[in-house]
Amino acid sequence: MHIRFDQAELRFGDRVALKALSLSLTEQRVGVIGLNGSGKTSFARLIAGLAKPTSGRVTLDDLNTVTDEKAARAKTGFIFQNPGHQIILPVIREDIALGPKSQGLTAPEIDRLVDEALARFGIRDLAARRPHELSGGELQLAALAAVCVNRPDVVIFDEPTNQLDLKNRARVKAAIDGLAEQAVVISHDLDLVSDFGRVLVFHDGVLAFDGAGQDAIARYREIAGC
Ligand SMILES: Nc1ncnc2c1ncn2[C@@H]1O[C@H](COP(=O)(O)OP(=O)(O)OP(=O)(O)O)[C@@H](O)[C@H]1O
Repeated sequence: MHIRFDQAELRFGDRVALKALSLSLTEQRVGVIGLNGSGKTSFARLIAGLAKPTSGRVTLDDLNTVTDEKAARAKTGFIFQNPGHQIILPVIREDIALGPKSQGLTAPEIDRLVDEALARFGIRDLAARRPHELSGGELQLAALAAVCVNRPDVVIFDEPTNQLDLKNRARVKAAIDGLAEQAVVISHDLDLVSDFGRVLVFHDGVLAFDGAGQDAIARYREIAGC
C-alpha cells in the first residue's frame, strides 16, 4: 500500500507532536524508532486515522484519512501498546469473530474465518480462553488475529515486544516477520527492526533520519548520546 504524508502536522494546543511531514512509504516493512515523546505514536495514529492531521493530509492509496475516513480505516489494523485493552469480548474466539460478524457473514463463514485466523498465528489453543488469562505475547497474537481477520492492507504495531520475555518476544517477532500484510512497527526493541529496509527515526516531532535499519539505529544512538 502507498502511505503518503503531505505536509501533515499534528498539534495539541501549543504542543507540536509531529511537525509538518511529507513522506511516501510503499515498503512491506517500515520501522519507527526514537526517544520517548519524539512523535512515533502520533505518526502511527495519523496513518490509522485515529488522529486527524491539524494541517496537511495523510492518504492511503489515495484515500484521505479524513474525507474518506471509513474506507481508509478499513485498510489499517492497529495493535496497541496494551493489546489486552483492545480485546473487548470475554472469550478470544468471540473477539476475533467481531469483525466478520459486523460484515453480515453467515455463522459457518464466520467460524471458518476465525479458525483460519487462530491457525495462522498458532493460537488455536487460546480460542476458549479469557484475555486476563493470557501472557503478554499471547495477547499480542490474539489481537493480531482479531485485526488480520478483517484483511487490512497494513498492520501498525506500537511497541509489540514491550515487556515480553525472550520466548514471547521470539514468537511475536516470528509473527511479524511472517505477515503477508505491510507492517509499520514502532519499537524501542531495536533488534526487531534492524533488518528492515526502511526505518524512520523521529526526534522532537521531526523526521531526523529515513533509511536502512542499521543506519537508522546508528543515527538514533547519536541522538540518544549512547
Ligand atoms: N493527546 C495528547 N495531548 C497532548 N499532548 C500529546 C498527546 N498525545 C501526544 N502528545 C505529546 O506529543 C508528543 C509526541 O508524543 P508521542 O506519543 O507521539 O511520542 P512517542 O514517540 O510515541 O513516545 P513514547 O516512546 O513515549 O511512546 C509528546 O510530547 C506528547 O506529550
